[in-house]
Amino acid sequence: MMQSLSDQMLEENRDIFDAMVHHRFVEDIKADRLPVAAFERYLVFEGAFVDTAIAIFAYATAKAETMAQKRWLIGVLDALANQQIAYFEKTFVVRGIDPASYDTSREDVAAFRDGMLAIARNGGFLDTIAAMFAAEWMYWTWSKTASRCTINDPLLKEWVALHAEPAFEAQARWLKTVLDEAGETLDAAERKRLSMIFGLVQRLEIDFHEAAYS
Ligand SMILES: Cc1ncc(CO)c(N)n1
Repeated sequence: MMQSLSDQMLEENRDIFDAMVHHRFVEDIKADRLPVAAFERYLVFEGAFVDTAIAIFAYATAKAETMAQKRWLIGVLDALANQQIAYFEKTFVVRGIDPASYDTSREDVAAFRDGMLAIARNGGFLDTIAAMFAAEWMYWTWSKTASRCTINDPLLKEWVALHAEPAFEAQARWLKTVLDEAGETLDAAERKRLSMIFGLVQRLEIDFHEAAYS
């Protein structure tokens, strides 16, 4: 039997995936030592990215092949706009963070945003699914581990918990299933191309999370 497309993607990109799920940002969270300034800088960059994610999933919704996919993706859009964005609105107020005082157009942060948006705008439906599978499988993987660690900052603890809970797992698994079902009838070159998107996204993610530190 042929290897599933998601297994192929994870296997071909294992080193870069491991580098991301063991990034110092993740290790600092697990050790409960993420510097406050790094967390707050990350929050502003991440809040901007969640807004971008709405655009990415809107492209995916427009390009989806079936009504079942459209219905699922509309649910994703609802969760982004009403849960995730709400988390940032609340958090910025509670912590007195002014997002306008941070530079979200800096190169490392912009490269992630623009790279992901370009895939969604210019690529096909599966390109976007591959990119978001890369992003979400990676977050779910490290958040599962981190959520079992002591995290004293309640807002950081909440953010990690949000990515370890069943609803986020279901979303990551949905992306995986879409890839695996499509992968069964794709040729080797197309599978390889989608796997390279997975690797590209991990590289952009590493730089994005490094940006929290400076
Ligand atoms: C930067 C980044 N990558 C991936 C995810 C997972 O959705 C996220 N929320 N933020």
